[in-house]
Amino acid sequence: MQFGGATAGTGGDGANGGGDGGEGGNGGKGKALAAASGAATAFGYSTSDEEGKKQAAKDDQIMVLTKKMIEIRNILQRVGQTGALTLPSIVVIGSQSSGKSSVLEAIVGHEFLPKGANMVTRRPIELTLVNTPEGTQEYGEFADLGLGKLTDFSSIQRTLTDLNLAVPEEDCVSDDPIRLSIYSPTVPDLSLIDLPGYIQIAGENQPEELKGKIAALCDKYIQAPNVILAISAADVDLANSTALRASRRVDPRGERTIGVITKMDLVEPARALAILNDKNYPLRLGYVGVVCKVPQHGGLAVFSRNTNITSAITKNENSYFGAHPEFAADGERITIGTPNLKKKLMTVLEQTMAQSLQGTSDAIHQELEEATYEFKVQYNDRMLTAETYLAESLDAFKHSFKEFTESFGRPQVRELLKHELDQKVLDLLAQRYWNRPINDSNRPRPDDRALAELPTSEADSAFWHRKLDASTSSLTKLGIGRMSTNVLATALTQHMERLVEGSTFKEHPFARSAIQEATNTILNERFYSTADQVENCIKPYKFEIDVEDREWDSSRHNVQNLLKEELRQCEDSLKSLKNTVGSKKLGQAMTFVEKARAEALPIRDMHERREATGISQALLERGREAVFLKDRAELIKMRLGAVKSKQCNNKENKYYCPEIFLDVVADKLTATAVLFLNVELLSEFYYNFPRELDNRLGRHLTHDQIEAFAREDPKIRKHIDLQQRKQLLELALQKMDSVMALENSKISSGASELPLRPGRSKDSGRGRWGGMF
Ligand SMILES: Nc1nc2c(ncn2[C@@H]2O[C@H](COP(=O)(O)OP(=O)(O)OP(=O)(O)O)[C@@H](O)[C@H]2O)c(=O)[nH]1
Repeated sequence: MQFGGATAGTGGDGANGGGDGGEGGNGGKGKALAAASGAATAFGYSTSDEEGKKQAAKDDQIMVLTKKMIEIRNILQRVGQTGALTLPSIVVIGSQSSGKSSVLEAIVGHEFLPKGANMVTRRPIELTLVNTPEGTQEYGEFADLGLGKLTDFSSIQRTLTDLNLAVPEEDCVSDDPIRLSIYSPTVPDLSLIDLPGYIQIAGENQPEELKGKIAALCDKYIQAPNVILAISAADVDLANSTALRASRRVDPRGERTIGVITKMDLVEPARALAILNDKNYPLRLGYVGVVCKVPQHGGLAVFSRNTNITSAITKNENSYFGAHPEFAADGERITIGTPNLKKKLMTVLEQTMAQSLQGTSDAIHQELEEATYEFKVQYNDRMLTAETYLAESLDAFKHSFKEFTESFGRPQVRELLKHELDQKVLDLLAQRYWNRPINDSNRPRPDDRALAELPTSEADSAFWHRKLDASTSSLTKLGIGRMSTNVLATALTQHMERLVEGSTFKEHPFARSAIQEATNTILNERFYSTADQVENCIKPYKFEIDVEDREWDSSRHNVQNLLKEELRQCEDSLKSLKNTVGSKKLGQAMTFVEKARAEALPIRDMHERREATGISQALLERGREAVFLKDRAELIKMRLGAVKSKQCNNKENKYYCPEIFLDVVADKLTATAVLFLNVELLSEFYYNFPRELDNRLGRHLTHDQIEAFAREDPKIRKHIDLQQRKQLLELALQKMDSVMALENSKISSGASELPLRPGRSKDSGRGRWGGMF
């Protein structure tokens, strides 16, 4: 019987797995101690204390290749795996309840796998065990979840359960792997893949095709160069083992399969021995018998999740095998016990890794060549980091902001605000002087006549005085403070949006919102005080407005342009109405409306007449609109004439020329408002914006935030990805070269039996696994 692993060439029959890798054979020691049932050192090493355990794990570290290869594999995983870059793993397959989880947990020393009747393993679990010889803590890390170090194994178990159960019931399995690494001073360096257990028939709530889906998923993983750990329970006939059947299909010569027989304690020792000596499917790497049950106490586990269960399992196993002399009697021919299984796994993985060294190195070389070529062609070898990209983008944006501040100052704000007030003046004129609502075409308005009579009215007419005074009051009490602040704030917001659109930040939602927030923060902070200041400063105009000749002349000129523009718009609208409806039809409708209005026809009669003349309701509406525009155009022409007339040459005649007077008021309001808007809002914004921007997009960002920012732009993401891919491949190759140099030196010094390529072994006649087991 072999309790510890045998060194290379210690025999084994090569057919029934009698050989075992690892430490020197200590069968005799085992035999002697097996008699003393439950002896602590019976199966290879002391299990009495923590130190002993760690020492044993350190001893296991005679092989560094796997560790280094796991490091390389982690680098390659960051590159984004392609088939060629995948390094070998040990794949665990077996029927449901065959004991897969128990074996894995015995290797790890903790209960951490999902448990439950409801098919809880639904995704492959890629488990990397990392030996940390000097480490004091045991912990797990999920590569893709960013949960950090999980020292509580029940929380690892919960996370695994949640991730598995997140696969929808109707799919039941998914081939998207969960990547988990466990770091501990007591685990060997291994990379294992746990898969959903094979089922015979789908359960009540499970899809019919589930059996086939699980088999297909397992088939994907059990391909070469992976090592297969085929788990079968001793209490089930080996001929019915789904794991061994699957294994045989892909590995007919039994070269890369380890048979694990669990639940050895559930059958008679003689039967258990017969299973281990099975000749039906001979495995070069052999069969290992284990008892992986965690000791229970009164039906309850006596260990908390965070207690390392390695010693408990080993003790339990030792006491079982020790109590049955049949196992000892079988001598060198069988391998039993979890510690031996661990060693075998390490040795086999190490060997497989060594076999794949050259192939992996060639694959990395090829990938690197491609990445280097692409980097040269696409980016001319220009290095780009997320940090430099952000810094450059920020500088460029600040530069364009500076240019904007130079082009948008007081004169521009003045123009903006005056335009807004011009519209208010036109609205007031329309409301109070030009009044003829579009939907009231029946009755002529008294005001229509009055406006035509304005130039000839009495100079002290109370009617016209009241009209202008009320209009002026409406204008000054419009809420100029809020209105003007709003106009400027809106303009600034729009300009900032335009700047973003013209910058690299255009492709970055994170930066866009940072700029928007910076803008809003300053504008919101200043809004109310600016509005109040402006309102206070225009207050005097609410009571008295003195007009100078110069102001009157300028406004007289300005108003003519304003009225001409208004007239143009009226005429354009009328023209486009004619084009859409047709001149003739529109003319008919207009004549109808004008006639009805002249006759002051009641609405009911008008509808009757409309129907009789065949004019539709829609056409009538168009007719009304056209009559309104025609009237408005005539009115404006009349007022243009008045403004140009001698009467409006003089500011003393302001009641005859409301358009000019209101423009003077609008001008004064604009000038005063701009003065304060400039001090209170514009200058403040220009001063604070770059600082607010730095707060949001500058030094305070973490590396991850900057990386996430840069990756928002697909072009930049591609550039950074390719560059990182190239760098990671270079790093992997560098590590690979040092591993290969180490292996070659071992070979040349005779310290290693591991050939770099099949056939390069010292004794190639021993075959692929020659001398190892
Ligand atoms: N007596 C005994 N029971 C064992 C042994 N190994 C596992 N068991 C028990 O067998 C049952 C199934 O074991 P698991 O390790 O959960 O089996 P599994 O293959 O992972 O099961 P699924 O996850 O359902 O596919 C559990 O109740 C274990 O306690 C053993 O060596 N001896």
